[in-house]
Amino acid sequence: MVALLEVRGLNAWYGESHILHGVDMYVGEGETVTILGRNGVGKTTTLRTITGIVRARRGKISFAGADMMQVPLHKTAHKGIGFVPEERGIFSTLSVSENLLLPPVVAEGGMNLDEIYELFPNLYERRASAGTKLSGGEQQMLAIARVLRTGVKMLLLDEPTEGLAPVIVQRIGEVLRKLKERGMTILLVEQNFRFASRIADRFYLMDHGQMVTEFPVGELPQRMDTLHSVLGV
Ligand SMILES: Nc1ncnc2c1ncn2[C@@H]1O[C@H](COP(=O)(O)OP(=O)(O)OP(=O)(O)O)[C@@H](O)[C@H]1O
Repeated sequence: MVALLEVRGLNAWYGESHILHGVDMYVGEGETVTILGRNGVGKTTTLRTITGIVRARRGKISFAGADMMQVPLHKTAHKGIGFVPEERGIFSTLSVSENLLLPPVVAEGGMNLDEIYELFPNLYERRASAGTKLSGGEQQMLAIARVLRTGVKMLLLDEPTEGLAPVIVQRIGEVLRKLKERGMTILLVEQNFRFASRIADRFYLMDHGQMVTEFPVGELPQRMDTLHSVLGV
C-alpha cells in the first residue's frame, strides 16, 4: 500500500515538556487508521503536530510527497490534510450553512453542498440554525461536513464520538464508512474502542509519546489481552 502520510522519528514539545518521543507511523491511501491509548499519552499532540499547530517539533512528516515540516499551518489544508479538532470549532453566531461555506476550497474533488446535505440530512434540516442551537452530535457532524467541502485527501479526527449518545455515534460511524467508500483516508484518535473496531483497518497503540504496537483489524481477537491491560477496555 502506498503511504499517503508518513511520520518518522517525530518529537514534539509544549514549552519545556517533551511530549512526543519519536513517533513512527504511516497511513496508506484510502486507509482508516485509529490511534488508541490512555489519557495523556500524546494522541491529540500527534494530530496537532502533524497539522503544524504544534511547531516545536523535530523529525519527518511527509504527505503525498510533500515535506510537511516546511509547510506553515495555514497551508496544511492546501496540501490536503483536514483536521477536525476535539473542540470542533463551530462558529456559534453563524448558521449551519454559513459555517459550511466558511473554509476555503483548496482542491478539486471536495463535496458540494447538495452532496454534504445528502450525507448529513439533519444538517439540511438545521441549515438556518445558529451554531449555538445545535446539539453536540450536530456540531460534530458540522465539524466533519465543513472539512469535506474543501477537497482535502485526508481527515484527522480527534475523538469524534466523545460525549455523544450511542445513536449519534452509530450515525457518525456510517458517515465515516461512506467517506471511506469514496476513497477518503482517515486518521482517528478514539477512546471508544467499540466504535473504532467497526471502522478501522489498522490500529496503533500509543504510550509515553511513542507508538508501541501496530496491528490490522483482523488481529484484534489476539490483541484483546494487551488492550485490556493497557486501555482497560
Ligand atoms: N497546551 C499544552 N501545554 C502543555 N502541556 C500540554 C498541552 N496540551 C497537552 N499537554 C500535555 O501533553 C500530554 C499529552 O497530551 P495529549 O492531549 O496529546 O494526550 P492524549 O493522549 O490525546 O490524551 P487525552 O485523551 O487526555 O487528550 C499530557 O501530559 C498533557 O497534559
